Amino acid sequence: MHSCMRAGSLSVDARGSKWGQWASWRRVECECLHSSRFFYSGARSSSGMGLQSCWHYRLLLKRFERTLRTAPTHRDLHGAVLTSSGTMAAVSRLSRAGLQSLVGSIIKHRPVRGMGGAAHAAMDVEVWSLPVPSVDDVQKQNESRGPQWVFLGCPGVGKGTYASRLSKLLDVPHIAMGDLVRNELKGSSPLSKQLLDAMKAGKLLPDEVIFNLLSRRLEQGLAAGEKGFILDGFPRTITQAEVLEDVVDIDLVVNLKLQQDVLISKCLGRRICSQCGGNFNLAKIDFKGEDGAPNIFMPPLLPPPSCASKMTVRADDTDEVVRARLRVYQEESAPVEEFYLSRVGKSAPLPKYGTGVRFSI
Ligand SMILES: Nc1ncnc2c1ncn2[C@@H]1O[C@H](COP(=O)(O)OP(=O)(O)O)[C@@H](O)[C@H]1O
Repeated sequence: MHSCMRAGSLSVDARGSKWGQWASWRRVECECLHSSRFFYSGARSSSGMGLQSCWHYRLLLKRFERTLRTAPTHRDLHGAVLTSSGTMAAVSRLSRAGLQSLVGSIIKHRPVRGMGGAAHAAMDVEVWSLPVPSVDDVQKQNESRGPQWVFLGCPGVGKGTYASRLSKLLDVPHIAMGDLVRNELKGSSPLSKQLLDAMKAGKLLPDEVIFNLLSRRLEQGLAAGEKGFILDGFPRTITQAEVLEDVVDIDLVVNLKLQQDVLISKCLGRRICSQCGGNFNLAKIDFKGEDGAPNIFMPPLLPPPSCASKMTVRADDTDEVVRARLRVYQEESAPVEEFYLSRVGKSAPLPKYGTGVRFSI
């Protein structure tokens, strides 16, 4: 246990990056668990555990902690687990020490302006961060580890569009979880098929699958010298948010909101070019606001002539599945908004209209 604790205080990895640093921490934790033979049995490479195994481990640990919290006989269970060597206690000390909590307050809501789109929409945007990064802050972060931002919001709200535009402006990778999933599920294995069916039905995929894909993508980015990220479509569950919080500092959370009928129209109007992968939208949104809601006008985002004959529709962009995805969002992902609000000292989400930023895009 002591050697674990000493090893756990390692703070700098050969690569010297935040991810490398984190990987060192987690490697130690994983080894502790591995040696105690509790529930981790991931393969180890000669250089130690990869991020993938570490994400996996975090997930297992979270579930385990939750079981301890909820099981009626949790004291006995805890005792039984700890009797072998007290490893679990060491792990949880290490884990606490490694926690990077995102503590902040809503300082101000800033309009995101002039990103080149054609639409004029009234959209609520909440930006949660401490401190709200100035351009100088972002530049400094870019020189070190890069900005680490998260985009939240319902299907169809435009996370992908704005995240990808911002990623170009900030020169950080835009990591869209949905794209990673779609790329991965092109195979024809029984597992791919099962996951694809779940996705087509509008369900969320298991956390293990998501963590594997994300950690693999982050590792590739690290190897390629990428700095920072804008995560779009992750986290979508409280467990994902908790695990993310355990392993990185998130600088900024942007929460985009639109009313449900607009979201449905936007999802149904979505088209993708089968050749270049470009995203377009045929929907013309022109909604008169009622009960204090703003008018919303978004002209279609039409494809260029070269793409026009190659438009495809995502299998999960049908009326029925979009409604199912919105329900899943309310059940599984809306609590993530609360999670981040609690980190910035607010107990309830901002009202639907009125206090968020209205901006023209
Ligand atoms: N973080 C995640 N957790 C679980 N499943 C996910 C996650 N991100 C994406 N998916 C799966 O991929 C599908 C497509 O994701 P995405 O393209 O982001 O869709 P949306 O337009 O609904 O935001 C989701 O419906 C879900 O099945």
